Amino acid sequence: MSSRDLGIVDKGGQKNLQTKADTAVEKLIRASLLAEFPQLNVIGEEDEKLDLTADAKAGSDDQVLRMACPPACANLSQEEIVVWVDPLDGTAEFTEGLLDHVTILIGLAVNGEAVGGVINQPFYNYQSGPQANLGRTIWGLVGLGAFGWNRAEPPVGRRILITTRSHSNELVNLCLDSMSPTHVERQGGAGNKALRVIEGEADAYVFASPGCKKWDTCAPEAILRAVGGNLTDVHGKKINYHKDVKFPNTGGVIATYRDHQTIIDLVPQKVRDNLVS
Ligand SMILES: Nc1ncnc2c1ncn2[C@@H]1O[C@H](COP(=O)(O)OS(=O)(=O)O)[C@@H](OP(=O)(O)O)[C@H]1O
Ligand SMILES: [Mg+2]
Ligand SMILES: [Mg+2]
Ligand SMILES: [Mg+2]
Repeated sequence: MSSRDLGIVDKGGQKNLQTKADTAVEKLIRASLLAEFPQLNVIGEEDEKLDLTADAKAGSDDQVLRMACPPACANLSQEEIVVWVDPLDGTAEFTEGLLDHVTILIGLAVNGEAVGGVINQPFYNYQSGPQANLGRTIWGLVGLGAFGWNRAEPPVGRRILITTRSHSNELVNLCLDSMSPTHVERQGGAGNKALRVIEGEADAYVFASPGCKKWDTCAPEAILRAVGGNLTDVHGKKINYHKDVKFPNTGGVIATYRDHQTIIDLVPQKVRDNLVS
């Protein structure tokens, strides 16, 4: 960002961009994970275009390691874990300078279920001036909880829906209109939108389109589940994160902190007919 040369590449389709940041971050995450856990299945958004021979090593976090590992995550072999990496979520917004929409997502799946997640917001606080502490990390494990977030309880009766700003279409809008929102907020990034729901700025993240991928939802879903929320497709069906699944979330995405079924019940028939799980 400070070099003022993002190296934007159009991957084709609707606002489907890549920058030097996407590839650099993915290389770093992949290399540091595989240096420590060579048998891990790591699937990243930018895999196809990458020379995968980067060299990196991550440190470990004492605060994290002091916590008790939930039984479902203990005694796993590396091969049983699939790590879904979105090195930059909200790339379109990154290129437009909407830096608070940008996150880095690392999701852990076991037996096809999202169980662990990291959402890093590299530009958190950037509007507070050069002295501000830039960036934050939210992480969670189902059965343990999630850390690094703050929730402001919304007023009763409010229904703020948050959705895409760069990948909208007729079906996306029809679904939102059918839910009698008190307000529709349009922002970039699946990680960003899930965080807004967790922290109480929005009541549901609703995206009735097959455009969002497994690396967009694995980390947010795990963190939501860790705090008692939910993320499913528009039919209310769980998303499958096995290593050999197709990448798109063909059934769309709905995420809530509470009252998930209430939102699912408002999905109109035309949306159900057009989005197959
Ligand atoms: N139609 C379509 N084509 C290609 N990619 C798509 C599409 N819809 C959503 N996405 C990807 O989903 C990520 C979040 O995008 P959005 O904020 O626009 O939408 S949403 O979160 O899915 O509501 C974002 O991920 P990143 O590529 O990591 O930025 C989008 O690229
Ligand atoms: Mg992308
Ligand atoms: Mg993404
Ligand atoms: Mg991305």
